[in-house]
Amino acid sequence: MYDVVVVGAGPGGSIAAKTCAENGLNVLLVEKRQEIGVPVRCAEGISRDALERFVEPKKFFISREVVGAKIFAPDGTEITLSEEKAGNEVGYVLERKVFDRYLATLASQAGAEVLVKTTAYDFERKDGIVKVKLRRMGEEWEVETKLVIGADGVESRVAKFFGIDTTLKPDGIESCVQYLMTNIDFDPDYCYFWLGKSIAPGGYIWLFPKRVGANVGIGVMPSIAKKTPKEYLDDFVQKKFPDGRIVELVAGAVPVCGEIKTAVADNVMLVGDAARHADPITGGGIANAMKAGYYAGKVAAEAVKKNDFSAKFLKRYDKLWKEDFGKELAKKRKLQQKLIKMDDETLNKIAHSIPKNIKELSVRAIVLEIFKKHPKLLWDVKDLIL
Ligand SMILES: Cc1cc2nc3c(=O)[nH]c(=O)nc-3n(C[C@H](O)[C@H](O)[C@H](O)COP(=O)(O)OP(=O)(O)OC[C@H]3O[C@@H](n4cnc5c(N)ncnc54)[C@H](O)[C@@H]3O)c2cc1C
Repeated sequence: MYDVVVVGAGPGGSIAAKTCAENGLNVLLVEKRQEIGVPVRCAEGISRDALERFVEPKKFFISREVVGAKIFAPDGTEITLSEEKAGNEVGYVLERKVFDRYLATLASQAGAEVLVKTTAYDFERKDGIVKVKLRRMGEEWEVETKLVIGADGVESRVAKFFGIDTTLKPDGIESCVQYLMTNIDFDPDYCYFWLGKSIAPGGYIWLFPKRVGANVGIGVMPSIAKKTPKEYLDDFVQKKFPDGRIVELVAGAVPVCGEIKTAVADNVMLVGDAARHADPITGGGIANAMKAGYYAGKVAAEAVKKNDFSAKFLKRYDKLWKEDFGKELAKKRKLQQKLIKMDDETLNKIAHSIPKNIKELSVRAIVLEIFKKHPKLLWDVKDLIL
């Protein structure tokens, strides 16, 4: 019998398993892919602080360090945020194939048992014990535990099985496509973002520099998009990078629905994308997945000590993630709902209103300037940003 079974070895699951093991628990981490971190479904950007809170940065999993961000309004107006001025808005572009695997090895070194190419395909809960049914290369067997940590990503099976409501409505999801591109011209010290309802409705186009080439991708909200994300991205790439070459393609989805009511049920906690922890505005989810994994691991250790795996006890995990970043998710969801209604003309107007000589070029300072010039635009969300 395992104290904890963690389903999914993304950043959330590996940090959860590592934290459980460091706290003396007998933990199994199962991952359905044969290679952890492959295929990559991510643009791989993370802020410096978010990464360094959990892992010491190592050259082998960092593809690029960036010093700022360039944001483009629909008419091409550019706003550059330098690291000096933008503080923690920028940081690293990871090599997630290596990073995710490294996190799993940290979990394993801490004492977690790691099984790859192993799918948790069903669960049976009876008398406070969960039987987790596993499948690997045609072989099926089951293991027992009192606690499951569902870190199984946006399509979480664990959430569904244990009846935790994580339903995503069409406006609660970003549908993404990304190319790894070479033969394109850009400043490798910067991440790029292109905004506009006509190029990426409900989302944006990004370029994140890699050691060789760059991740060029798009996220759109299917509820308002008129084409597929790939069609939008192809239109953009043909115009912007006509000589570019595509050497990799990934497609995936990010939950952007904001804070869910609860991420626990009897005998289970959800972390990361499974618990809809990604940022509703940026779609970034690595940082919150790691934070949630850490909190879930800590609460798992307390639950084992008290031999209490009830939802009532596990609510202390809800408290931890909600206090850390849950409120922020709720605020950003409201702001996102406002932003997706803005037409390109309004976005241009906003970009023009940012003075060139603004003293501090942080996101907050920019928003304040916009608010001063166009209070009506942001009036109903002023409490969220001021
Ligand atoms: C195109 C795209 C670009 C993105 N760009 C960024 C970015 O730049 N920065 C950022 O912070 N975030 C980004 N994200 C979001 C980020 O990738 C996720 O938020 C993050 O990976 C969530 O981590 P996680 O551990 O919760 O889940 P995941 O990383 O999704 O890991 C879940 C794991 O569970 C495994 N699994 C699923 N079901 C089972 C099962 N039944 N049994 C066993 N294993 C299972 C999966 O194989 C997977 O390895 C992007 C997402 C997309 C789609």
